[in-house]
Order: sequence, then C-alpha cells, then structure tokens
Amino acid sequence: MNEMLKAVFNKKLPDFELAADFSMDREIVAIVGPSGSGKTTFLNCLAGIADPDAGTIVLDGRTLFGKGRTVKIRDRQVGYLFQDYALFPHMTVRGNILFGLPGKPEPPHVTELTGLLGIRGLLGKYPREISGGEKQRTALVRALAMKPRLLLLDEPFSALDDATRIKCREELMRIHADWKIPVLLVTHSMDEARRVATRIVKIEKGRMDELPAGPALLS
Ligand SMILES: Nc1ncnc2c1ncn2[C@@H]1O[C@H](COP(=O)(O)OP(=O)(O)OP(=O)(O)O)[C@@H](O)[C@H]1O
Repeated sequence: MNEMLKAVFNKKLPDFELAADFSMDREIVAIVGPSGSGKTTFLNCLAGIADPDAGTIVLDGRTLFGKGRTVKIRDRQVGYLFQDYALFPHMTVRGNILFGLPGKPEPPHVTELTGLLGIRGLLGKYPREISGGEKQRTALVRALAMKPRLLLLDEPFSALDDATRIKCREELMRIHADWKIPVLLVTHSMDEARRVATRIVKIEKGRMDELPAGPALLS
C-alpha cells in the first residue's frame, strides 16, 4: 500500500486518552463512533488545530508533527470541512471560497468545482441567503480550493435532507475519483460509511479499531 497518511499519536482528553494508530492510502475512510469518543479531536490533530501529546503525523512523506516538528495549520495543505460548515457570515460565497488563497483571479480548479457542484449562480450571495445543501457545497469547495493533500470532513451531510444528502455524497465520490486524495469522513451513519468509504474505522473512548468490511457486520 502506498501510504499517504500515517498518524500514530496520543492525546490526553478529560476522560480518556485518544490513542491514534492509523494509516491510509488515496481512499475514502469513514470514522464512526459514539458522541464524544474523540473523532473531531483526531481530525483536529491532523489539521493542526490541536496538538498530540506525543507521536508522529506524516502526510505524503512529510512530517507534520513529531520529531521536534509542528507544521502550522496553514502550511499543512489539509482541507477541513467543519461540522457546522463555519462559513464567514459577512462574506459572500465567492469570498468564503477564495479566503486565504493568494492572488485575486479565481483559479481554474475553483471555477471547475463551483461548476461541478452547481453553485456558480450563488457566488455573490451571503450564507444567510442560501440553503443547507448550498452551504455544504460552498464549504466543500472552500476546503478543496487550496488543493489539499488530505481532506477532512466532519459530518458533512448530517444537516441535509435525504435527497440533498444523496446528491452531495455522489458529488464527493466524483470529486474523489478525480482528485484521488485521501479523504477522512466522520459520520454517525453506518449506512453512509458503508456507501461512501472503502474502509471503516471505529473510535470508542479514544481507541481506534478497524471494522471488517461487509454489510452483515455493520448493523
Ligand atoms: N478543547 C477541549 N477541551 C476539553 N475537552 C475537550 C476538548 N475537545 C474535546 N474535548 C473532550 O474530549 C472528548 C472527545 O471529543 P470530540 O469532540 O473529539 O468527540 P467526537 O467523537 O467528535 O464527538 P461528537 O460526535 O459529539 O462530535 C469529549 O469528551 C470532549 O468533551
């Protein structure tokens, strides 16, 4: 396996310790587990929002954390779609997407993504003027705008109605087929994990375990 991401680290949380031992290729891996089990903390450590107490995180051969080194968030090239989308309310869809990108002209891949996700007509609107599904698409384009080497999605579809959720999932899978970057998807839904991911990892009280693939085992 061509290992794109390897994360082996520990982080103390109030009630237990997150013990991450995880690696992945250019695939979609679902992270499941009960509320408060450490899923978001795991993503935060990968993104650089939180630091492990000890261990290493290596992405595409580059050490992001460990061996006396902590690469800053903005230098990690990790795209992160937060649980609540976290769009800036005072910025338009275009402003949100291009925030943090150097230079003003819209890069061609952003034009392509906004076209693919059908939000070109919304670029001048503000988050309060668009629907949940449109916010989700905007947040996804923003997470992809800086061409990340790793994409983290924290319950990206949970606030959407069924039809929009199915459409957004399909779009994600199409983008993944195109970009072929590793994608980590936190979800509460086993059904979603099974539909979208090639592997499923369960976190429970900070312990990670790979679940065997196969619908019968994933009820
Ligand atoms: N910055 C923090 N300070 C103190 N405690 C924290 C912090 N971040 C997380 N925790 C605690 O660590 C545990 C794991 O939280 P985390 O958000 O990673 O869980 P989760 O699996 O993502 O939960 P959910 O599914 O509800 O989003 C929880 O008990 C939480 O209260």
